[in-house]
Amino acid sequence: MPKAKQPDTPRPRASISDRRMSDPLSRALAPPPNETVDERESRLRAANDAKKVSDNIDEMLRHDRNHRKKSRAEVQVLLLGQSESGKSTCLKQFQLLHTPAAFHAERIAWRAVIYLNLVRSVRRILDALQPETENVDEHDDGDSLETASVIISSSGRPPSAISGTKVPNYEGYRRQLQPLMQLEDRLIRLLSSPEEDEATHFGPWENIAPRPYAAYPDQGQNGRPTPTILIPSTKQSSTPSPLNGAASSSTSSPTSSNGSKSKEVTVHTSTNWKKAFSLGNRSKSPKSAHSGEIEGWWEDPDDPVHTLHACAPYMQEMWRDKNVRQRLREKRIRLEESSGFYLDEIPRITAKKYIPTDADVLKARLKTMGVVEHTFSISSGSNRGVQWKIYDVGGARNQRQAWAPYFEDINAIIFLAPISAFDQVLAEDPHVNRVEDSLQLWQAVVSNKLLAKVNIVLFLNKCDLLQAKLDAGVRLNHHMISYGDRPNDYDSVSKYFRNKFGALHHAVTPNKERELYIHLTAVTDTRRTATIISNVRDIIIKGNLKTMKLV
Ligand SMILES: Nc1nc2c(ncn2[C@@H]2O[C@H](COP(=O)(O)OP(=O)(O)OP(=O)(O)O)[C@@H](O)[C@H]2O)c(=O)[nH]1
Ligand SMILES: [Mg+2]
Repeated sequence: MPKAKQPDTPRPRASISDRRMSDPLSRALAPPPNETVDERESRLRAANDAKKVSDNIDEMLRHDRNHRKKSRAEVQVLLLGQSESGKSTCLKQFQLLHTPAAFHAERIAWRAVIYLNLVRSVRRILDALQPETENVDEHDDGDSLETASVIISSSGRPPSAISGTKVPNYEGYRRQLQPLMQLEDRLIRLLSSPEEDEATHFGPWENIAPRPYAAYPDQGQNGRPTPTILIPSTKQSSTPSPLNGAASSSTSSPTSSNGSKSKEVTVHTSTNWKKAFSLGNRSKSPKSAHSGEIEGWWEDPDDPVHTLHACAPYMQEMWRDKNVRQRLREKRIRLEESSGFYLDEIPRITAKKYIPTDADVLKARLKTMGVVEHTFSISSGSNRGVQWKIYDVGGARNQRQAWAPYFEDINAIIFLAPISAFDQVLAEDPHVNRVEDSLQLWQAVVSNKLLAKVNIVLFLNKCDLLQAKLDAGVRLNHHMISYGDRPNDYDSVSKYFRNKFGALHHAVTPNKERELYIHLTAVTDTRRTATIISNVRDIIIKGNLKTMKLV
């Protein structure tokens, strides 16, 4: 059948046609003048196919460009681990290393937290000194100060409080240190802004109505919801999955008999507590305070330092009192090992012109709620100015449901497991050993398929406390039967934990190729941690590039 002739296309106006025909490219691309319908169809099909190929190439180039951009310009790291594992402290070390000026500028604001940590240690002692009839249950409040000092027996249960040493000066201490109890309330109010009512709780959890995560309207960065608290409404202790936040507090009322509040202080990440601890118009930078060029906060009669300064001799006397120490020993309270311990430095901390040192800030304890994002520009080797986003999450059980939304985009996880906690229990559930919880959490993270390609670095943390504990004769095999009769020294114990966490990763990882990097750390130690952070930085960047198949 003869091919039908292509009808002539309407002729453009002479001037345009003339212009087209004078353009050699247009002339070359123009359909042949005698093109049939079939020829036209085949030409258009070919053009269409060519366009698809071209679009695919464009898409691939775009994808590649994005990957390059992402791998070169942004690294996202998630800090994970149970509460008090050292995540926020690790973040502080990153800040100290990469944005030291900003870190130092904030030192003054940390006074509030340090003062509060100190006052809480004092209250903890006063509670422990109360005559037995008035005494509160040892596990009343789920406060870190308590859990850090509890020794669990081989049955996994804490021994009951032992009554014993009388402290004759008890009433005197209580009277003289009463102003500190009022100061505690004030510091808590200063740290939590008034509108943060739902985010900062110091009273009994069960008195606060639960609010589902989804009910919070605010959106955080990257469109992720700003995670906040999910308060359990029941007192029953459930056995939750290590990654879900449904665990309930099994504690009874956290209000101790002297009326003070004993829940650990938490400040929601959206609270600008650093600003909230305003020093009024007299706020001064640390530098000017040191040089004495301008008047300081100590001239403000309302500054908390005056109460602390006035109470300092009584605090000192109580802390040095042999009967007090004996009483704490009997109750198996080891404040020295607990978070935010400053009792050995009362004169320095309560001095009127006290400015927290780097070490003080690293030691300060403030529980994280929600997710804190920090951005750094980090240069490493040939990689200049890579943007690092580090997410610090709350590690308590009721915070863990906030982790998952961050799994999708991250490049690396630094997981912190405090191995000194082998003889401690969770604040959220006094029936769960803290290392046991860390292992469960670790297993949940390293077996997660969403995280199969994510680089993982494990910090076996609080090695300084582990060493001190083992040196003091605390035996690992009393708490972890599987340790058997191996030597109870630091090298053997740390090797045991290294192998245990490593083997678990090997057994459950969905990615057998993944290399695991394990470090024995004490993240409060700046010098050691700086070296480790540099190594980790290089490992993450290298691993990240490998994942992107760029090296
Ligand atoms: N001695 C010692 N103390 C540490 C170490 N790491 C952290 N700490 C202290 O332990 C306490 C808890 O550390 P954080 O960094 O607040 O713990 P976290 O993991 O952020 O806890 P959440 O915010 O509750 O999830 C702080 O007072 C730290 O100073 C360590 O390696 N050695
Ligand atoms: Mg934290």
